[in-house]
Amino acid sequence: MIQRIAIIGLGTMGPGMAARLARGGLQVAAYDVAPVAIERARSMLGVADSVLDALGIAPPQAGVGTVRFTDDLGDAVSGADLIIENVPENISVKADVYRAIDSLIASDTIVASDTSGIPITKLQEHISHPERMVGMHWSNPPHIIPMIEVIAGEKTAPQTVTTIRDLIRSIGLLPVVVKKDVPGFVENRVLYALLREAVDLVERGVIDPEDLDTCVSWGIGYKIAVIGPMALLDMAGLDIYKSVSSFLNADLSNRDDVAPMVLEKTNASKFGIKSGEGMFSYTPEQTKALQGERARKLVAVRRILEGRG
Ligand SMILES: NC(=O)c1ccc[n+]([C@@H]2O[C@H](COP(=O)([O-])OP(=O)(O)OC[C@H]3O[C@@H](n4cnc5c(N)ncnc54)[C@H](O)[C@@H]3O)[C@@H](O)[C@H]2O)c1
Ligand SMILES: Cc1ncc(CO)c(C(=O)O)c1O
Repeated sequence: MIQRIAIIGLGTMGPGMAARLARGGLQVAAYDVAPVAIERARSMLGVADSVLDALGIAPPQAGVGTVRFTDDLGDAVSGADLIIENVPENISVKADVYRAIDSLIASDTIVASDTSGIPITKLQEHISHPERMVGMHWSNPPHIIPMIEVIAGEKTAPQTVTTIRDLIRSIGLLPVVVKKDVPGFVENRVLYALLREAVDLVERGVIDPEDLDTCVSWGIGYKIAVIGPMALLDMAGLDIYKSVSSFLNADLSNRDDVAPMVLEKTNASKFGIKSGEGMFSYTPEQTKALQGERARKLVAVRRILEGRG
């Protein structure tokens, strides 16, 4: 049974994951190579906890778990039943972490990666017990979004998948087991299909960025939270989908490289909220207000969707 979890990497995703797992009654050790990331994560726990309160997520009867921060990798993974690797999306950075923990952990300790889309089969090449490695792909913000993809690589033992799926369920989250280890898994394949078309439409001047967001959020997004794509096909009618897709599919963006607009911005260090400018501009005050407003709205929508409005 999983009780002790180590999170390696406390950037965008780590702090919310730590807070959510502790709320599920688990004992979390949180580690990062960067002291500044540890301090930032520590300061974010309270905010995440108040969002979990607003969501009405109660700890189990045995009580709430704990989050302890450490700057020592050996200390973080010592005695852990599960390690969640959450470092940047780069195979060699992730492989360094697997090599570093290999001799520090028991052969049956599960090592999960929060990779956004690197096939688990590739990551398994860098660990001595590949049968205990699994993909555990959270969605951002991880303390609010309940769905987590679980992905087996070619060498993952079925029991490893079952253990992680059951753990996710046991703390009230929603596991989705992906049946094939395809790049991007399912969530990001769907999201990146949408983002490729959205960027292309803005880049070609078909629509302004603000209007693109209004169109997608109020036209598609709002609806799809209630009626998933497969159900939507039935609602629209497969005959309609057949007619429209017969001419539209051929006209959709099929670019297989990164769009020039994205390269231009990233080359100028315009990464979005984290750098103050991306598709839009953000002052620190606006960022703080936006994050609060988004958390409030996501909490409200989730409560309604769960029938707890
Ligand atoms: N950002 C998202 O929306 C999102 C969503 C789901 C999954 N993911 C995936 O989660 C992983 C982490 O993403 P993120 O956005 O939190 O990244 P991030 O860049 O915000 O944070 C990564 C953290 O890892 C730390 N780090 C780097 N090397 C390390 C090492 N050797 N040991 C310990 N810590 C180390 C960095 O100091 C940093 O704090 C990636 O694989 C990413 O693709 C990201
Ligand atoms: C753009 C983008 N890319 C990856 C992920 C998750 O892997 C997300 C997300 O969770 O929101 C994302 O927005």
